[in-house]
Amino acid sequence: MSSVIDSLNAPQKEAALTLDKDVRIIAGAGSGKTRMLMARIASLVDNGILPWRILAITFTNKAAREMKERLQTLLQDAARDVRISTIHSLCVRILREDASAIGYPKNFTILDGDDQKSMLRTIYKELDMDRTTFPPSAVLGKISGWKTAGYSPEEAQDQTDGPEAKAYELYERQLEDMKAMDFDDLLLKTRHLLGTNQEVRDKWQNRLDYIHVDEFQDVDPVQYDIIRLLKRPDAFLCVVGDPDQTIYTWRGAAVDIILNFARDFPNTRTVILNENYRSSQTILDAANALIAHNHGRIEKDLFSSIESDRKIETFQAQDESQEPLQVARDITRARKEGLEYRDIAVLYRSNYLSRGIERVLGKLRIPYRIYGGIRFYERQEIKDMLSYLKLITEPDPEDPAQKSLDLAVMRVINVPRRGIGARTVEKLQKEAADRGLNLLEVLRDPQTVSGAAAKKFAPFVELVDEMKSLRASVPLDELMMRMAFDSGYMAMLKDTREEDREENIEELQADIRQALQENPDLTLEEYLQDLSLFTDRDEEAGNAVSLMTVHAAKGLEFEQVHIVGLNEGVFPSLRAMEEAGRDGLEEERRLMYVAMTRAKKALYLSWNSGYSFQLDRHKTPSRFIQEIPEDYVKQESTPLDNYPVHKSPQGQSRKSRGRAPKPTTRLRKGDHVEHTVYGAGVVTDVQKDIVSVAFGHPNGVRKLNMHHPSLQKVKG
Ligand SMILES: Nc1ncnc2c1ncn2[C@@H]1O[C@H](COP(=O)(O)OP(=O)(O)OP(=O)(O)O)[C@@H](O)[C@H]1O
Ligand SMILES: [Mg+2]
Repeated sequence: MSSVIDSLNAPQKEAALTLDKDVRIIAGAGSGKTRMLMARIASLVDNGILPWRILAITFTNKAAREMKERLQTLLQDAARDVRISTIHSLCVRILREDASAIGYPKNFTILDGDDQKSMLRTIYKELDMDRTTFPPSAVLGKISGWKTAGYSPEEAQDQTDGPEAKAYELYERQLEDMKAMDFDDLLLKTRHLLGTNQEVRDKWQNRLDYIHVDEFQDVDPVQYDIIRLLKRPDAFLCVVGDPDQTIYTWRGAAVDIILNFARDFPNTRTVILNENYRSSQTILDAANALIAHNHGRIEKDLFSSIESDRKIETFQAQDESQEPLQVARDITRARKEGLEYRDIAVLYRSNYLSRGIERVLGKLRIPYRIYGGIRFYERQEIKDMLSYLKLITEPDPEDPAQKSLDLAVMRVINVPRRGIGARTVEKLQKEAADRGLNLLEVLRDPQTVSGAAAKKFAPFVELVDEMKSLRASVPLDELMMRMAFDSGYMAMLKDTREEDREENIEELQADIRQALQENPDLTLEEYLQDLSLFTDRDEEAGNAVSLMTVHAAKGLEFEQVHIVGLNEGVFPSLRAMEEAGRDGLEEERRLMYVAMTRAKKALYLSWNSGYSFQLDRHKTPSRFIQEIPEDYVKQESTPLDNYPVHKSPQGQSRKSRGRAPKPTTRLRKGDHVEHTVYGAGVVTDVQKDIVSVAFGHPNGVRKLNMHHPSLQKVKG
């Protein structure tokens, strides 16, 4: 056992063995904070402290699991009894035992996001609020903000002219009536319970002698209160964190909590760790140079003794489809050089960015796993849009009963809501079975449902027919988008401000566009079939490349890390910068610091050029790439021509030339054009190959590639 402590360096040892009551460890990434915590707990148990009197709070369930596993190897069975959990699950545990003291039953209900939204539905009716003016997720966000800031519904009244405060009041009353709690309540009620009931507080305080908190830089004020309420004056509190890795201020984390800790606990012993055991000196220097661009931070003097002459590799892809190819190639190469897939991670700023990587890894049969998220093609909105597309496919000879078509109909017939209930759908299914028809055919001519109900099917059937008739003339990617708009699906997402899901649908368009580039003759049926490649897979491959957002990568480490999509506006995220200005940018930079410091030996940074339809301008590299001094960086520039993915099944090389810009007349401002989908329009702006065209209502102004075959100049 003593070997765990022996393996620590001097300041780590000091932190692990100190018997001071209040200890704070401030240290940079990879300096062994988590490892020190583990050694400290192991040594406590080894010295006879009862494991269940030790608490360790981590940030995610995954981190809690890992800590448990690592302790198990140090302590065997005794590790089981150490209390390791996230703050939320700790609160659930306390409340399940003692919520009766504040008037809740032990088996109170916990509401998730969907439950909250369905509660809002009745409230909206009662208050005559409409979902467009008051998007539910925005209202829930407001309510959560008020709750956490401690505003009562009456006090919230002063903060808004709208009905949100009233909605807040009704929401709280309903929760109260149901004796239910949302995620905020788990923390707030625990704080209230411990703060007001001395008996309960004493009980929990007396159970816990040693409290540890990892990732303390991301604690918010409510969580901090709970931690303080759990600590007896003579109990031991040890917190560890890195202010440069604060990445949750948007959820209320406050960096001053770790900085001002010594004010609340005047006898605090602060330990600084400054040796990094994770990353090579080059990676560390680069990360330090980057974070130095932030203001008002405490300088740290972090060094690594891992010498390496390997530089950080940066890569500029010609377009979105090339970037994942490059990543895949570097992964394959690393594997040949002895790395395992599990040693490699691909990190990105937002969930939608996983799509390109998934497509290529799937194609090349490189096993991967997504942490803290769902695979792109399995996301709800993607499956919905693929179902819409399924509706306009030709009958499948392999599936004479058209079961897959029926499934698609059932999935989207009432998404967005068309007032078609589950009972009606059941009736239709039965009718279809009786008459030997598929659901779409029954919808056209239903015989078992009332005329009023049948009327509701008409727009749905018309949409399907119209889209079918456009198949011949409109490119597939645009057809999908048109379906997303005309079905009301996009409007539904806009109403509820589900920007992530909108981004995913736009990304699906990019996916189809890319598939068409690889094979201009691709049919819709083939496209849908090919996707099964990505959905039938080896479940839970143990040795797989890890894909995740930077947020999910907190605390983890990998031999090789790829950070992709390093484009200005993507990472740093435009939205974050717009919402929070310089603070937003600094938080983005801390995120980049977290991302870079996950890497042990090899770090790859990439971005892609071309035009961004999302951002509405030509892409530029992230400023973060430029903030890394050139000495640490090497540019990759190997041509990808002979890479297998570029080849079609017949072994021909890339066919994308078929869709390459054809030498049409260049469009100019003021030109009249005709578009296969949007109809007649006038060019209002030209930027390189991208034109803005004003179309008639409801299409509005759209950015288009002037060489696209769907766009034609009209003479005159
Ligand atoms: N004294 C040491 N001797 C050898 N290896 C060490 C030592 N301290 C830490 N390490 C190793 O360095 C790596 C980083 O440690 P750890 O994950 O504990 O750092 P951290 O400070 O918690 O990082 P982060 O800020 O990213 O959470 C781990 O692989 C760990 O085992
Ligand atoms: Mg850590």
